[in-house]
Amino acid sequence: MSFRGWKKYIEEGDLVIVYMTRESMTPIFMKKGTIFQNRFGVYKHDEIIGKEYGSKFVSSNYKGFVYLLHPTPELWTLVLPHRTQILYIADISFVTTLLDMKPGVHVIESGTGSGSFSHSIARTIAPTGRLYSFEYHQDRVSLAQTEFNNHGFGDIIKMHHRDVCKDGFQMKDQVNAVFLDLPAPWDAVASAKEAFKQDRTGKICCFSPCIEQVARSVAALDEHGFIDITMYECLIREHTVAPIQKIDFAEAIKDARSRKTQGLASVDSVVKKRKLGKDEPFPTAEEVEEAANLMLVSRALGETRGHTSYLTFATFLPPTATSVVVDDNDSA
Ligand SMILES: C[S@@+](CC[C@H](N)C(=O)[O-])C[C@H]1O[C@@H](n2cnc3c(N)ncnc32)[C@H](O)[C@@H]1O
Repeated sequence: MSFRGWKKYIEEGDLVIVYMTRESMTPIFMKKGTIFQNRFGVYKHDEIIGKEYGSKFVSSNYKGFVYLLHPTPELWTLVLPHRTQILYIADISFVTTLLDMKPGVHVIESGTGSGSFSHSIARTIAPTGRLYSFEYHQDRVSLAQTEFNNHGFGDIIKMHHRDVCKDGFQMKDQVNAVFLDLPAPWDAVASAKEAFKQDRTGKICCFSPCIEQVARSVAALDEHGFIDITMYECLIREHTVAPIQKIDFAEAIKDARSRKTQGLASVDSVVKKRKLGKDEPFPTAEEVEEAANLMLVSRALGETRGHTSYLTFATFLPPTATSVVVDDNDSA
């Protein structure tokens, strides 16, 4: 089963993301003779095998249904077994963009944790890029390695079992980008600097929940000659769709004034007094909408919650670039 491509039909051994609601999804490997059960009914793997990915599947007692989704890194982030805190898609997509990830890019990440970030990055840099993933917890290394192999990323992600703050990455002149999700990222900055390809610019990001950690990372990045050091916080702002009444205020005021000077009742009281005639049909939803002059607008919720971490980005400049002297008199 690969997260990298798409297949149409579910086969034995495949991973299916079983979708019940937006808040309730579960990853299941298809195995003949097995069932999946929730409070609405029983779903037999034997009957799921052969169905199309994306299809709706009804339980044996016809009381419930689920959707059978193809795995993607985005869905995996929502259903994966948590062995650590993980990165979610808002931060992952922001980091992917600002670290200039694309096919062919070579990246370091540490730590691997639960592999949430790794899945998205591996898909983005495939087929020729490489993700060198460093983790010092032995069990997390083994579990991540198994998952990466099972999910079709075995050739893209190279796992390393190492304490990078003590022993460094031990890589020279190899990568375009570095992502550090560690308690003490500043201890890995010097080694990260050596790992960058030395003939071009590179990008680094440190992901830290506390502002004190940000301050230490900024100091380390500055000390090692990184430039463009910038910190962001990535928050999701939810919007709802709501109907509002269209009002042309200028027209409404003009109309109200003219009604007053003519000694007429206000528009409001005229509208309130209006009743349906005896045989007049009840207005349709469209007519009500039209009469009420409604339009749908997007409204942001008042509060924006969801702090996970601060993202500190910086640029690595190749040594040759830092030694270039710019002559102010040179107009070119
Ligand atoms: C928050 S988790 C990373 C989560 C990961 N980014 C994800 O999205 O699933 C941090 C990981 O860093 C590992 N770690 C902490 N210090 C380390 C070090 N010095 N060297 C290598 N790994 C380290 C921890 O064992 C932990 O698994």
